[in-house]
Amino acid sequence: MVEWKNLDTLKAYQELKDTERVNLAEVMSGENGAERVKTYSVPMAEGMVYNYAAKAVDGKVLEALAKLAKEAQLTEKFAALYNGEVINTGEKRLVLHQLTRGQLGDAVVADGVDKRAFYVEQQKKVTEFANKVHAGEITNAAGEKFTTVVQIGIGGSDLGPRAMYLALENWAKKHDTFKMEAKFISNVDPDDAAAVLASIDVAHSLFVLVSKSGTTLETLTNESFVKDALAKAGLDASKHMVAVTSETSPLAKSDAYLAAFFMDDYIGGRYSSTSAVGGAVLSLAFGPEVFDRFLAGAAAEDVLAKKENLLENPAMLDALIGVYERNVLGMGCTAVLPYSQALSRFPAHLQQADMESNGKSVNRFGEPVNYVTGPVIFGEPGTNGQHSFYQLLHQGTDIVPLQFIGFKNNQCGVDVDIQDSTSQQKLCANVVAQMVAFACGKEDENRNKYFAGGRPSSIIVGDQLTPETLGALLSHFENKIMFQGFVWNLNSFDQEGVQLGKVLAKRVLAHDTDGALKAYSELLNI
Ligand SMILES: O=P(O)(O)OC[C@H]1O[C@H](O)[C@H](O)[C@@H](O)[C@@H]1O
Repeated sequence: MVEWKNLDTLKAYQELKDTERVNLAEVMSGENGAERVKTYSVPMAEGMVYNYAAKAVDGKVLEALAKLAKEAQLTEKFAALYNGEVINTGEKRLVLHQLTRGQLGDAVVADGVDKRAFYVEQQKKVTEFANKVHAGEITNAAGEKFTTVVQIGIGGSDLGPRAMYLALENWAKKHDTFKMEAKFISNVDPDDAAAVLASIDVAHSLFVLVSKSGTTLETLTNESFVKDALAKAGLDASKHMVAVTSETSPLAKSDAYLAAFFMDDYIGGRYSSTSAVGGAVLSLAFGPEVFDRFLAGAAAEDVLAKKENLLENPAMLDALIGVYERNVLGMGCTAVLPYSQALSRFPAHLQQADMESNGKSVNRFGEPVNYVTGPVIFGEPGTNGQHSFYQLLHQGTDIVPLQFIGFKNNQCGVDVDIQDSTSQQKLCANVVAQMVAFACGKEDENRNKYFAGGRPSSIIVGDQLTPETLGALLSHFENKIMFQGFVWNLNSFDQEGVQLGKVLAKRVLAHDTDGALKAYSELLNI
């Protein structure tokens, strides 16, 4: 039996707070630093590693973190989750996104259905549909092939799939598996849909309407926007649109779509990239085999998250170091910095995944907690970020823990040698330089040029960003967020904090306003 306890009631948390702080600049200098880089490393799936040499931890801190992981029963709680307990207490739901890519424990039967079999069946339906589209068996009314896929969705029905698409676009082109260009419409700003529609040939476009609830205002508005454009072009919208939703949503039984693929209430939107939500657009864009390889990478990483030994479980270790930084060292933000242009939207996806999951002030029983929880997440790909906000990261008054991601090889296989190094080497040299600069700093008599160092970072390193490594990367962060939620005793799987704004927006549109709501409405001419 697992016991759900607040962090500040755990003995190991007290011990962690009493553990001597590590002087990062000192331990990372000289041969000691070299030794840490070689040893403070955990294998991930698909040949990747999680390296935490530049984190402010040592043997004693790691020991305290291992005790905390044990006392917080992280392994047992993960098992409870994948074996189908009601982990989402707020909404009284199971949490099953890992089942979209593998069976980690017992069969989970809910609503009379084996859930793993259900997700596999949905992906099989997506596969058959995508194969028919690629083969020209499902076409537009004129019998011509669809060339473009446009996803309409927002939040979890946009960010993950979009980030994954961008991550694999160049890889698929290089490996001759690029089938259809994908575009995304998410914002209710009419300029978003208008710009996408202006950039495509609607007659050869297939629209994937994605909404788990089937009630999201932005998505339904954009659906109408697109249907309007199709009608104006003399096209039958029902021959150009598929839906991805939950079986209980208002969209599920509509005949307004060519096909419908299902996820369910046990998969949170922000955890839905490996369900039909990501499956439809990614299978259409790159072929179902590529999506299968992405799932295989995620499944392999999920298996590592079951490991009890903290030092062999990269997601759990990353999570606990994050808790140490947040709750003991008092750091409030985390930057995600992929040195990979293909991961340009990955930080945006993690913003939702992390901040919507762990941005909570009450525990899983609805009681206020007396400690800080989820950090603010932001990020941009390197080296671009270096030329914008790294100034604050190096010399600002706040210390921001950094999560670097880097690959030894690029995806396109095109490079040049300029001034004795390739662009890929320059990219990798920069991430190496940054990590050491952040950790070790630099003495200077001129305080303006002085770097204190002691700014912690970790790095995930892979050979190349492929479908498998991308899947593993996604799983790593999903599981990290889950473990942190367990430590903080939160329900990481609901998002009540987004409701109030929606309710007030409806009132504004209905002109049912007073006070500041009315005054702001006038300011914006609504
Ligand atoms: O997929 P949908 O039901 O349309 O939801 C789309 C998004 O909107 C909501 O407001 C939630 O904050 C997100 O978690 C969700 O991913």
